[in-house]
Amino acid sequence: MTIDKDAAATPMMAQYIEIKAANPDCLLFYRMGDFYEMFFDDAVEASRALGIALTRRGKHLGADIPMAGVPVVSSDEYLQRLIGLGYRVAVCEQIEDPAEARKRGGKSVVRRDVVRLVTPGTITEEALLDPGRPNFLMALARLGGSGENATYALAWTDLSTGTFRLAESGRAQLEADIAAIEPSEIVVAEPVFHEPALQPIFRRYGRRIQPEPQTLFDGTTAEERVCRFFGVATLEGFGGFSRTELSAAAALIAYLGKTQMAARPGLQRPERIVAGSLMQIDPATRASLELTRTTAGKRQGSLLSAIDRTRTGAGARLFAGRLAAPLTDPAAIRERHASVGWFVDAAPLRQNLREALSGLPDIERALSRLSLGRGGPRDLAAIRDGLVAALAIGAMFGDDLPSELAMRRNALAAMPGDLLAELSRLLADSVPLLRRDGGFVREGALPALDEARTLREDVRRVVAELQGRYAAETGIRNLRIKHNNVLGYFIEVGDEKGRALVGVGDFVHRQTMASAMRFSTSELAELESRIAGAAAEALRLELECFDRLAGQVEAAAEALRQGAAALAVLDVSAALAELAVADDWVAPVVDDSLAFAVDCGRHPVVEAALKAGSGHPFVANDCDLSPPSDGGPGAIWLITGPNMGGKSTFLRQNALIAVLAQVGSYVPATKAHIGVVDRLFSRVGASDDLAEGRSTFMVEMVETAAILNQAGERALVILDEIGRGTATYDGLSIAFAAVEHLHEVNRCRALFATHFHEMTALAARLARMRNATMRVKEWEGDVVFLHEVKPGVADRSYGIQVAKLAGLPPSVVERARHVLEELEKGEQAGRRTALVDDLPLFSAVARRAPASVASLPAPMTEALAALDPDALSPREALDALYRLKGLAGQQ
Ligand SMILES: Nc1ncnc2c1ncn2[C@@H]1O[C@H](COP(=O)(O)OP(=O)(O)OP(=O)(O)O)[C@@H](O)[C@H]1O
Repeated sequence: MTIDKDAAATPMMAQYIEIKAANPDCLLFYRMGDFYEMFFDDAVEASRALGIALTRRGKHLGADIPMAGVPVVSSDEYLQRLIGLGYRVAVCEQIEDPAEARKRGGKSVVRRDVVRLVTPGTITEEALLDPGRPNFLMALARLGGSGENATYALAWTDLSTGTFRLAESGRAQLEADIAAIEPSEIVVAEPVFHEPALQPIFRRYGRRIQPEPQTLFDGTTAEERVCRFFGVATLEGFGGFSRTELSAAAALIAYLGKTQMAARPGLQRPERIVAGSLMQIDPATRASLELTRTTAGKRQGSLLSAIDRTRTGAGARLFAGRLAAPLTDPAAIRERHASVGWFVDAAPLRQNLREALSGLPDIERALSRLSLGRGGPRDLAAIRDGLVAALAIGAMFGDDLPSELAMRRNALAAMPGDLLAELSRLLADSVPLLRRDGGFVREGALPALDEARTLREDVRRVVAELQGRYAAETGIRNLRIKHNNVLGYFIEVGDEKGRALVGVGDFVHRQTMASAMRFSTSELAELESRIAGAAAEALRLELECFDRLAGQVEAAAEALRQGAAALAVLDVSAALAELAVADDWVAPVVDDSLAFAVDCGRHPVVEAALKAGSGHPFVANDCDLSPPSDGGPGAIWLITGPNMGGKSTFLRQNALIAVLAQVGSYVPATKAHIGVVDRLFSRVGASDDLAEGRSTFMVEMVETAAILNQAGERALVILDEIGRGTATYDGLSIAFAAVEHLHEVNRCRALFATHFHEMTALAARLARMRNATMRVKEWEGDVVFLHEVKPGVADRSYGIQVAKLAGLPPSVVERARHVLEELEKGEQAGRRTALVDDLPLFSAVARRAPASVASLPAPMTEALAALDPDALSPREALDALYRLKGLAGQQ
């Protein structure tokens, strides 16, 4: 429905239309009493997205105005759903008391304005956030036009931790760099947003890509804007940043200003991520390895969900972030291993720590809400309880610690004890959710507050006493003093007696109900105003106390953040140690070599699934892609074997072991030596990407091209059944050429699984290529998978046996066997295609059909012969079927 700004509208609608025009890309939550209302197209869209009723209110340009609303009290839930669907919401509040508006005249509307834009990357509410996931807002900047000279940079922040990071990127690795951060929202300049070449990247994020005016990214003013935000004269103290990085940082800050309005988020100093310090994993590889989500987009079943043993939200967020971004610096990786190792050895302390961590409040998120002015008493209580636990945890550790843990222990020791003392002194043990409810300051903490509270209670007692006195004075036994929000305090008596009270003494009639009458007296009114005065005074004192405490928390924010970060690191390290001990994982050796040697490696997710399901043990397998002892590049393994033999599992488990080792975790193996992998590629028989208009084969080839063009000596490449999406010989030729290229040009470590047995001949020509196969046993015509990898070549594919296991109709299995035999005979005779063409497609079945009828028992053959299907009614056919079944049963 079109909205005409100039068309005559009620003053309220005119106000709505004006505010909506200023926020065209958001759904506008327009506050009206206890509801947020939406109008026009917003209402239609929201009612569809949320399943809420669509109603009408008034008319605009002669047509009804659609309206839909959500109650303010439950608005978080609706916001969460809308944000989850990628919407942005502008929250428009009444910013003056309705009484003020009335003073301006009968027709005046209450002033309203947008107080906040709620977007996927800027939410801080507990109800809207996933406790175990970081929520990153990212700005992507590009300077130097769209051509070859373009430079790219990323700036990203998690408002709940204040982490603020910058990194340079480039056109080639942009997609992988963004995917490593898994942002919830990406801000880009309008021209970049419309750049055709970047559409494949942006499409992945849908509505989560937010175009903003180019001025936000202006490179010439960027440094000054960043300096102004941090209140510094120069950024030199923070380290050197490129112009593109500053453009991204300035855009991010400007966007925060735009969405958070007056509130100023507490960002940490920008930290620069040096290019090459993280393992590059492009989105297709992430998806195929199911690192944080399965290919179906679910968390359940991903590596993360299988191995996350953290006990706190902050720990889970840190772990998810680490898993998405493995390191490449062996020293930094070893530091993390040392922390895990220390916890492996310190079992009792580990258990105590994990117990203390359970139930620890989310300090980081409470802190972010408080610094944005959105905090409540529960956030203060979270800081208090978090501090108690953090100081106790800090005291568990002695001096004998590896460097990472020692640093974190010191951060815990430096947490502000004086703030804790103040919070404990002033905050009640259990506190309400909202500030405005009061009742969160501890009794006895503030004399003035105690006085106001006592006064309030005293007066309430006087009111209660008054009831007895009035009852005695009037002789009405069921006289009651009650309270409601409309009348305040009032005297209520039954209808009969009430009439007698009208005009008596001080009693003023207020209301007549169906069976009661209500009165007030000046004495009661006076007491009421004293109660209200005392309550208002008490609340004022409480709110003052809240602001003071929030101010103290803000002043100690840096120490609190460091302490909270320390708790997250302890949680992650102890969780990985717990996993290593429980599942028998081992510390890998990670260095600068090109080694890749895994003894008895396992796939953590498949192993867990087997344990939970069939109970079959997982068969561990070795993998050695290390260069020969005299140096040179790493090796390629070509793996052949039957379908379902375990090839994909083997390929993936080795990629996961590399990821885990470089994340700083122990690995599921008995021994592992990994020379740092700088890029990981994994392609597993591609699926259609119909949204992009590309077929299975096209996707597969685009992805293979990316690998062959990009993988260097330090890369690890996993290719599973490349070339299967096209005609056999085309596919085989492509697979052949790809392996040769990997061996000769990329010279990287690689695992290549294929069904093309012809390829195994390559081992004779390619010095660093080895053949490996999955062992199977044949037993009474069926196949038994041993899931064991051994050197050598598979003799057959066993596809037909697998098809049989899968429940293909016996006639199809039979027919397939026959075709295979013919094909193999033809192959030996060198006439493959001719034979395929010659194959009598239906003759095999036709030949067999009479044979099987002939083998039927005689009475059945006779009964069958007597049937004339064309002459049978459905009922007769059914009877005939039962008869035949009966005959079969007699045999
Ligand atoms: N090492 C192992 N130990 C025990 N079971 C395994 C092992 N590897 C694989 N499996 C089981 O075999 C199943 C098939 O494995 P996988 O998908 O890796 O086979 P594949 O050879 O890649 O098959 P296809 O060629 O059909 O893709 C797995 O789902 C798992 O249940």
